[in-house]
Amino acid sequence: MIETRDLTKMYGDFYAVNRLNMTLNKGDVYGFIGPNGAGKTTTMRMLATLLNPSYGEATVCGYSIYTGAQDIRRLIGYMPDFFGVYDDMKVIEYLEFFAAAYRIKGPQRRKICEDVLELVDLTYKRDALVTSLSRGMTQRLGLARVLLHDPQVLLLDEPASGLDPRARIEIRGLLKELRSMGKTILVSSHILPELADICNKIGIIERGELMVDGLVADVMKQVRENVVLQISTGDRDNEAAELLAKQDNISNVEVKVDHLVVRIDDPETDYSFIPTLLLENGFRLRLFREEEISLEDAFMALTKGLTS
Ligand SMILES: Nc1ncnc2c1ncn2[C@@H]1O[C@H](COP(=O)(O)OP(=O)(O)OP(=O)(O)O)[C@@H](O)[C@H]1O
Repeated sequence: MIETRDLTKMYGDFYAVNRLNMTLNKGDVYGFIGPNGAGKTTTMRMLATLLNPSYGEATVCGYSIYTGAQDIRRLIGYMPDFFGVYDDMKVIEYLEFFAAAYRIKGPQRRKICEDVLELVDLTYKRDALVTSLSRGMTQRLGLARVLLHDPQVLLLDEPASGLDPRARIEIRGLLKELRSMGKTILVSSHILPELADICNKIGIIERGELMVDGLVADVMKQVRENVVLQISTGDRDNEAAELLAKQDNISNVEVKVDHLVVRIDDPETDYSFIPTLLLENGFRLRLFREEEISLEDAFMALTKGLTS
């Protein structure tokens, strides 16, 4: 649904976006992560056909951004990081105004507006003035606006920025809902964990260059330096610790209150021998799981030194 090839934007001799290659297939939710000034907005604006690249190519829904701007605009919903709302307009009027711009006519217009309001949970504000909405509500209204024409591809530039924790959670919930509707979504943020449980793909952009790009699970593997397992054998953890500490490929065993923390330095090690070993030695297994690497740690590892 989105494909870029060496997409580049220069301002003078400064590369705002440098040879960007990314692919989003139908239904992908791609978390586009990078610090301020990394090139996220510039990329989104090029994909939305609002900014001409210096060179490179990009297609959206099969149309080139150079020759298919009209078709692309019909098929995407682009929510910029900052957008104005008109004074003296009620929420429902605001949506009807944009629905009219999308040439949605007649009784269908009102119904679609009511439907998207419901989707973003703003029905109770339908007659409020847009200027009276909180920032979180305004963001949700912005999302409602880009959903009016039922686009298949959404480009969402920092939809959760500047929101309090509750409003962020609401936006996340909304993105999950859009994902389950099968939309293809490119969503940017400068905070990786914010997008953790929503995306199946992530890209990390730094100073215009895509440093990391791929499936969330693969990216996580890339940054894994060792394996940490949590194991419990019930009331025999001390004995189990002694046995495990003797194994060659286990680097360290720590006894915690109700479980063991077992570290294996080589992340390629097949650790399935551990449950077998414990069971063969008469232990019961109450808990056996790998500690997940947090996205925050991954982000720090992947961008080490790049932002300084
Ligand atoms: N019109 C312009 N003229 C010159 N430089 C620009 C212009 N627009 C953007 N830039 C520069 O390009 C770089 C990328 O900007 P961009 O807005 O894409 O970053 P971003 O990742 O979206 O950042 P943020 O998280 O702050 O929105 C920045 O260094 C910015 O200063």
